[in-house]
Amino acid sequence: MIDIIGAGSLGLLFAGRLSASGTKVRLWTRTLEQARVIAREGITVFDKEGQTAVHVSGDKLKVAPLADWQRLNSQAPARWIMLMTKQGAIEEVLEQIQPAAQMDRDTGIVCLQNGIGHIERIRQAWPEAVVYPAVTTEGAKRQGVASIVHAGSGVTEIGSSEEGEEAKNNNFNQCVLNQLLAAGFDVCLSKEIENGMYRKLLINAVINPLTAVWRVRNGELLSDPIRIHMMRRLYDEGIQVYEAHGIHWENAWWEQIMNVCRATAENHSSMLADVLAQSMTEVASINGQLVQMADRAGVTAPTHEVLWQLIEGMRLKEG
Ligand SMILES: NC(=O)C1=CN([C@@H]2O[C@H](COP(=O)(O)OP(=O)(O)OC[C@H]3O[C@@H](n4cnc5c(N)ncnc54)[C@H](OP(=O)(O)O)[C@@H]3O)[C@@H](O)[C@H]2O)C=CC1
Ligand SMILES: CC(C)(CO)C(=O)C(=O)O
Repeated sequence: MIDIIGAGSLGLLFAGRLSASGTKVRLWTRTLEQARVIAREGITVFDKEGQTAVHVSGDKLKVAPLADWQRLNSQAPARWIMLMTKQGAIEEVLEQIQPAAQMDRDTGIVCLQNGIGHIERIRQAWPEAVVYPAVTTEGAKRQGVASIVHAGSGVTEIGSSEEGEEAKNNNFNQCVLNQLLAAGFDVCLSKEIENGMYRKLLINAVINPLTAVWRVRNGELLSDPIRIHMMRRLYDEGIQVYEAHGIHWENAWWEQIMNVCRATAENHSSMLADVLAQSMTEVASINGQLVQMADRAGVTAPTHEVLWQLIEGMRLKEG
């Protein structure tokens, strides 16, 4: 069984496809209302043309609000957890599940958040669990309480555990990796997940805040030399921070960022979507983390800092 915490865009995508391919899934929502709707209606995954790609009925999976974790987890302890909330919810999730975590060396937690900082926080809270950082280029967008649009298929890289932990890796492959592959996800294990996370961090740190400030789709960033100039400025500051920390980077990353804009040209970035919904964004875990890394290394990242503050200020509702 795989426990998925967070029934948003990614959580519904993974829960829906894993359940449809026969994996037992226990899905944890924030609210009782959402759990009830999913139990009644099941999960529907639409493709980008609006056709139903996957539908699982509610009786095929277990679904409960995370507030019930203590009670239900004591009856059937979670063994493999996929954490699919945003960065901003992690503290709350840790509080809700920690008292009954019953974490031992066998519990694995796969974390798919954009940004950085969360892995250290979770390891600190659950030193006994094995935390698997992951990076995904899947594109999922919430449509309703129990449905999402799978806007683009991507690749999911999951950090493998330490060398010499063969038994643990075999177990992970059998219980998680193979189930994800059977559900049709393009997943691989990576020994360089940190590098993958820093690459993704830079992609998000360049694209997301600019789309959020200018209120443009990802592709529109490439339509004006001034926009490209600002992207390059954010990129160069980010690279300077990575160099100061001795983090490996590649020249090809700039072209990759442009390619992400082309490949997701019609999409609203997640940060723009959050700003439009007046929700909390992940800017603190993306640009904010880069600024803090710059501070620690004695360099500056002024454009990231300004955008971080501008976007933090946007979520305050007016009036
Ligand atoms: N969507 C995508 O395509 C991609 C997303 N990511 C990353 O994945 C992470 C999740 O993104 P995404 O799925 O889009 O985000 P969503 O906001 O769509 O989903 C997050 C879900 O977490 C739920 N949640 C919040 N707090 C709790 C809690 N205490 N207990 C249980 N559930 C909770 C929310 O519930 P509620 O709605 O009730 O508030 C929501 O359903 C982010 O870090 C994002 O950057 C990475 C790559 C692609
Ligand atoms: C890659 C990108 C920018 C795609 O929209 C993304 O991950 C996001 O919106 O958070």
